[in-house]
Amino acid sequence: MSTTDKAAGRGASAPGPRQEDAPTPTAGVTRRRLLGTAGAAGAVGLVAGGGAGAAVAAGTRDDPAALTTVGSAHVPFEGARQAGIVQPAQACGHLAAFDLVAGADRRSAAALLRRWSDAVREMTASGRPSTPAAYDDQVADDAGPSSLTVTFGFGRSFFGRTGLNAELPAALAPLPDFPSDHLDPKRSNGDLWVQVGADDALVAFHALRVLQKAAAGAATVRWQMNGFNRTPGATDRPRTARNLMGQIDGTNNPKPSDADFDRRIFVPASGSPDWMAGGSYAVVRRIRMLLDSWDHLSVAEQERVVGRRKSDGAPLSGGVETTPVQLDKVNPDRSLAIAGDAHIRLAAPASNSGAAMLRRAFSYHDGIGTDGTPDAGLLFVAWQADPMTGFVPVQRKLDGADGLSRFLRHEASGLFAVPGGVGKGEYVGQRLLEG
Ligand SMILES: C=CC1=C(C)c2cc3[nH]c(cc4nc(cc5[nH]c(cc1n2)c(C)c5CCC(=O)O)C(CCC(=O)O)=C4C)c(C)c3C=C
Ligand SMILES: [Fe+2]
Repeated sequence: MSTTDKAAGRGASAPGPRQEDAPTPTAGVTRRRLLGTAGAAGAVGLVAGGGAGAAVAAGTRDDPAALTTVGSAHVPFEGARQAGIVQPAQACGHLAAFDLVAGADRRSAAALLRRWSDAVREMTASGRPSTPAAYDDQVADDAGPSSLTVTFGFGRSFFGRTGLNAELPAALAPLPDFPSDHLDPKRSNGDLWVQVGADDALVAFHALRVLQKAAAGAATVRWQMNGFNRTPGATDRPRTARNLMGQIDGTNNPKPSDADFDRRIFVPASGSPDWMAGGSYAVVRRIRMLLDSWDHLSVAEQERVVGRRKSDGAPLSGGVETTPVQLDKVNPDRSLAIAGDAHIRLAAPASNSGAAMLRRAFSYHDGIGTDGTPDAGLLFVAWQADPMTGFVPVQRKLDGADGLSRFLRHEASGLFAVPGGVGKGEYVGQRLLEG
């Protein structure tokens, strides 16, 4: 587990970074940032009675002060895979879809992806993260990269708009209509998709704002959703996060150490189309939780619906959070320990011919809805090598039959092809746009 994971209090079962992807504290920061950070560091030092803090508070704004572990944590933008897939979900997330403007073509789309990639390269840089000059609004001044990741994807509509239909992946076929869906088309799909994550809210806002400004004249925001997770350091030890129903969520995710992890989550080098090698497909669903109804259940009833204990996430078949689930276990009265309609029974790979996905979600809370109940839930993001062997069969099984589905409403949906990562000087999607 990386330094960042420990500081963030993330559970061993959360999507863990592989060594090469792990966030690392940056060695140095720009002078501008050091100057700005000194005040905050000084305040912390004073509270702790630390000498360094006192020195800073005494006043010379030139004193070098280290960023906090959270601020200095850095996830490289360049790599075989895009960042923001295997790393633990950050405290703040923004999901946004953009539509190309009328008249946009392959060339202007390529130029946009070039601008976006260059901007993210700067904003995530180790040691000297800085706002690209053309978009400087100083919102992220004083902060380190704070584990910022920005992940880019292409929606099905992008290919027709740019004359690239020959490159449209078969895996980007529209998701089926699930009978219980309540989808808002205006908040679904889109030509381009951006996922921003950071452990600081200003850093996350700033990154999205820069991307929006860089899109001027080429693309406009179609929809935006804002989410959050636990703040780094909020828990006593690394723990799997809880969702807004109070459940420990993410325990049985595929792990990068699993032998079949890469095969399940990423398109292989031999995959088709070839520009998707090393990429993945993101299914995005805005799933509202019907929290007032959920809260009417007793804890025992809530646990039966999910199949795990609420207090510690242990499966009802016994053991602790990480104990493998025994779906065939029966109680002394011959009833199933994990109910026939329990969420983890119906979602498990064993119930879906091995179908699996990497769930990396953010919670959202958009105030009180017109019905007087919280407009809150999960920005569910599922990653897989092919949605037809990941999300689709599992959601077909869950829809309506899952005990939990009585307390959920899928309100928006998107499917995006997320190409592999970039090398030095490259931009995301270059193989598609220049291939
Ligand atoms: C189509 C896939 C899934 C949707 C949609 C989904 C929504 C959803 N899930 C929870 C809460 C929990 N899910 C848990 C496990 C779990 N969920 C899915 C898939 C979907 N969930 C899978 C594949 C699994 C793992 C099953 C297994 O192999 O055991 C859990 C248990 C803890 C865990 O393993 O993560 C919880 C809790 C909510 C609240 C939700 C929609 C808002
Ligand atoms: Fe689930």
